Amino acid sequence: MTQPAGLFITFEGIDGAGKSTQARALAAWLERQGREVVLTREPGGSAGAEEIRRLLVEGAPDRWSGETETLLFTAARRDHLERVIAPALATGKVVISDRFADSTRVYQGAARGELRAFVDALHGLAIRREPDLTLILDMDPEVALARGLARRSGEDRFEEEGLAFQLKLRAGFLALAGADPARCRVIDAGRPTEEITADVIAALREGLQ
Ligand SMILES: Nc1ncnc2c1ncn2[C@@H]1O[C@H](COP(=O)(O)OP(=O)(O)OP(=O)(O)O)[C@@H](O)[C@H]1O
Ligand SMILES: Cc1cn([C@H]2C[C@H](O)[C@@H](COP(=O)(O)O)O2)c(=O)[nH]c1=O
Repeated sequence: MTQPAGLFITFEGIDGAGKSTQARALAAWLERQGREVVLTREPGGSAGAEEIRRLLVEGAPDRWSGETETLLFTAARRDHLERVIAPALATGKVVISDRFADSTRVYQGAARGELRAFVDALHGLAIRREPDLTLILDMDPEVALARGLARRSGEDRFEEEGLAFQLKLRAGFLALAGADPARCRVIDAGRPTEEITADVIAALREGLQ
C-alpha cells in the first residue's frame, strides 16, 4: 500500500479558546478515517521541549526578557520539530500540534513587545517550517478567561496577564490569519464544541482540495 503524504496541522488562539479540545476531536476523527495521528503541543511535545516548557510557564511574568523567552520557545520548537514532528511527517502521519510558531509571532512578537523581527529571524534560522493548515480558534477573551479561571492551576505565568493582554493576542492572531489566508482559517470558537469541530473538519476538507 502506498504511504499517505504527511500532513501538519496546528491549532492557535488565545488562552482557553478550546485548542486542546478541538485538537483531540480532530485527531479522533482522522483516526476514524484511517489516518495515523500524532497529537502534540507546544511549548513541549518532546522530552527536551517539555523540560524547557517548565522553565517557561513557571515563575513570575518578568522572569525572562522577551528576547530570552523567544530563544527558549525556539529552542523547544527545534527539539520538537527534530525529534517528533519531522519524523512523523516523513512516515506519512498527520501531526496535530496545539500551538506552534504563530504563538511565538503573536505572544513574543507582538503582545509582549515589538520583537517580531527578532522572532522572524530566529524562525528563519532554526525552524524554517510552516504547517500545511492552521486553525485559529477565535473568541471573546472574556469568555475564554472565564473558562480558564474555572480550571486554572495558578502555574501559568502567561495566563496571569489578564484581559488587555488577551485582547492584544486576539488581534495578533487575526492579523496573522489575514496575512496568510492560504494557510490559516479562522473559526468562531464561542460556540458549542460539536459545532466548532464540524467547522474544523470542513476547513480541513476544503484545505486539502
Ligand atoms: N466550545 C466550548 N464551550 C465551552 N467550554 C469549552 C469549549 N471548548 C472547550 N471548553 C472548555 O474550556 C476549557 C479550555 O479548553 P481547552 O483546554 O481545550 O482550551 P485551550 O485553548 O487548549 O487552553 P490553553 O490555551 O489554556 O491551553 C476547558 O475546561 C474545556 O473543557
Ligand atoms: C508555543 C508558545 C506558547 N506561549 C504561551 C501561551 C500559553 O499562555 C503558554 C502555555 O501554553 P498552553 O497553550 O497554555 O499550554 O505559553 C507563548 O507565549 N509563546 C509560544 O511560542
